[in-house]
Amino acid sequence: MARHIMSLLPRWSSRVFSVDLDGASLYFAIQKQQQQQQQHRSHEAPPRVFSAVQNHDRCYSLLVCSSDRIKSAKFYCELKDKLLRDLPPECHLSPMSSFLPNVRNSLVKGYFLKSNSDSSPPIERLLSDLTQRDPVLVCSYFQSEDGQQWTQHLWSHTGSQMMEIEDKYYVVTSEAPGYHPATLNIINSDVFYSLEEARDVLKKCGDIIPEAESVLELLPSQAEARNKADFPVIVIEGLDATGKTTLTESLRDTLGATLLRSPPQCLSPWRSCFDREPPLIRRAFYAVGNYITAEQISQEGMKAPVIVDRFWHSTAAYAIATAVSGPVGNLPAEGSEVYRWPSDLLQPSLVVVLTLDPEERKRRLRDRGLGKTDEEQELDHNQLFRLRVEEAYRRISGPVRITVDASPSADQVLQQVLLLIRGKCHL
Ligand SMILES: Nc1ncnc2c1ncn2[C@@H]1O[C@H](COP(=O)(O)OP(=O)(O)OP(=O)(O)O)[C@@H](O)[C@H]1O
Ligand SMILES: Nc1ccn([C@@H]2O[C@H](COP(=O)(O)O)[C@@H](O)[C@H]2O)c(=O)n1
Repeated sequence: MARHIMSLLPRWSSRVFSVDLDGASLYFAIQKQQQQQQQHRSHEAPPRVFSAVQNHDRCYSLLVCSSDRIKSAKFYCELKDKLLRDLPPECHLSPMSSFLPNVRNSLVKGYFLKSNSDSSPPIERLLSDLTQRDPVLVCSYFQSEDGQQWTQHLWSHTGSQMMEIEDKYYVVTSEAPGYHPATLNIINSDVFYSLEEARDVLKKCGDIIPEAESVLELLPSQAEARNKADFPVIVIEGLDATGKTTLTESLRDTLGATLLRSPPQCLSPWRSCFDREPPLIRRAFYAVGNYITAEQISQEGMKAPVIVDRFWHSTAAYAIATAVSGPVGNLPAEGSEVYRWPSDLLQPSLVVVLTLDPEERKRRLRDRGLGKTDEEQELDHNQLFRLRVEEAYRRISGPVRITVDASPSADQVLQQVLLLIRGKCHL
C-alpha cells in the first residue's frame, strides 16, 4: 500500500467520517471490535447515512490522500469529473470527508458512493483501477443480514491487478462535532496568513500551472517592510453589486484620492485561469494579490489618500464561507484565529462594508446585466452562503470596520461614507 495511504492508518479507528447528503452533514465513526456495547448497538438504527440504503445496495468511500497537497487538491476535482463520467448513472455520489476530532490539518476529502448490487462489478473495476494509479484510499461497506449493522472494509493494493479487502471495522453513529470539520484545515489551505505561505503554494504549482511563474515575478521580495501609508487608506468591501465600484470612483473624485483594487490590475491576465483552479491554488492567488496591492498602497499613500476596492476581508470571508457548508452556526466561532489579520499585511485606516437587502442586490445585478461568476450565482441562489460571507466579514479582526446600508441613492451613500471617513480619518 502506498506510503501516503499508510500514514492515515495508524489512527484510522479514531477517525470520524462525514457525508454531505441532501444539504446535511451526516457523521459516522468506526470501531475495530464488535464489543459488548456494540452488540447492543446492533439493535439500534444504523448511522443516518446508511439508513436509506436498500437491502443489497452497496456503498463505497474514496478518500484522496497524497502527501503533496497541490496534487491532492487537483486530483480531488479531477476525481469528481472522472466519477461523474465513468460511474453507472444509477450510482449516487456525495462529497465526504474524514478527520481526527480537534486535530488540525487532519481533514481528508473524498466521495461516498451508493449503488445497487447490479452496478457493483463495473464500480469495483473502476475503483480497483483508481487505487492502482492514484492517491485514493477505498473502502466498501457491507450490511449484516438483518440490515442493522454495517462494516467498513479497507481495500489494499497487492501490486498486481488484484485487490484484496482487508481489515474490517464496525460502523457506529457519531455525534456531529461542535464545529464544522472543514475548519480544521482552513489555516494556510483556504486562508493564508503570510506572504510566504501563499507564495509557497504558487511556487509548488509552477510545474503544472505555468501562469504561476508570471504571478510570482510580480510579487514583492518580502511583505513590504514599510507597510504603512502617510495618508489615510480606506477599503470599501461588500458582496457583488452592493455598489463598491460606484462608491470608490466617487470617493476618488471627491477626495482627490488614488483608487486601487485587489486583485490589482497587473494580475488581470491570470485571474480567470486561477478562478478555475481548486480552492488551495485560487485562494493563494487572491492572497498574493493583496500583498501586491499593499505595496501599491504604501507607494501611493505617501502622496494622497488611497481608496481600495476589496482587500483582505474579501479574500478571507469568501474563502471561509466556501470551505464551510451549512448554516452560519457552522462557521468558526467569533474570536477564532481564522479571522485574524495577517501580521505582515498593511492594515488600512478604515474598512467600510456595504450591505444591501438581497432583493435590491439581485435587482442591481439584473439591471447591470453582466455575466455572473460561479460565486455570484452561488450568492444569488444560496442564501446560506450569502449569510456566511456577511458574517465572516463581520468577524474578521484588525482594522476599524464600519457597516453602511447601501440601499439609499448613490449620492446619499457617498455623503454618509464621506462623513464617516472625515470623522475617523481626519480628512
Ligand atoms: N446606491 C445605489 N443605488 C442604486 N443603484 C446603484 C447604487 N450604487 C450602485 N448602483 C448600481 O448597481 C449596480 C452595481 O453597482 P457596482 O458595480 O458599483 O457594484 P460592485 O459592488 O462594484 O459590484 P461587483 O463587486 O460585482 O463589481 C450598477 O449598475 C450600479 O450603477
Ligand atoms: N481581494 C479579493 C478580491 C476578490 N476575491 C475573490 O473574487 C471574487 C469577487 O470579486 P469581484 O471582482 O467579482 O467582485 C470573490 O469571489 C472573492 O473570492 C478575493 O478573494 N480577494
